[in-house]
Amino acid sequence: MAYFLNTYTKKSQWERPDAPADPGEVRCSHILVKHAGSRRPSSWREENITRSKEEALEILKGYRKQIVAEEATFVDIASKYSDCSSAKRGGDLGLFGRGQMQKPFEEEAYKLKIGQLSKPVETDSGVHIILRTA
Ligand SMILES: O=C(O)CN(Cc1ccccc1)C(=O)c1nc(-c2ccccc2)[nH]c1C(=O)O
Repeated sequence: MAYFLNTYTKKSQWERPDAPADPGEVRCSHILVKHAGSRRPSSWREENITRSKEEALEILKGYRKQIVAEEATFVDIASKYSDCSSAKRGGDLGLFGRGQMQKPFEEEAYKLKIGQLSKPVETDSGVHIILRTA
């Protein structure tokens, strides 16, 4: 019968230790749709972004539906339509810890389980859906 030794406290226990409450870092990909109210309403795909925030939200919800229905892949949509420079990497942002991203983005990212797709999240940059990958 295996037991678990906490190498820091030298305490052993029979129960499996709880999953870490808050991972140090998470890895996410995202799809960003900017709008006229974005802090920088410009991107690699559109020099001057004039859509409204409501329109951006509808567009993003459409992408989310396609991904959930497996009519398109996250990477495909991100590569073609994300207004973030990470579009070139299929939306991948790499690993990040707390304190690195805009707060609403971080909060949502840290709530996600690995493989889970967020609901739309608003930041100063625009509106996003986030996929946690690690
Ligand atoms: O908000 C601004 O004033 C300008 N930014 C910030 C930015 C600009 C270039 C590269 C990275 C971040 C963006 O609008 C932006 N934010 C993001 C972003 C926001 C949250 C999480 C990850 C990326 N990407 C971009 C981008 O153009 O590519």
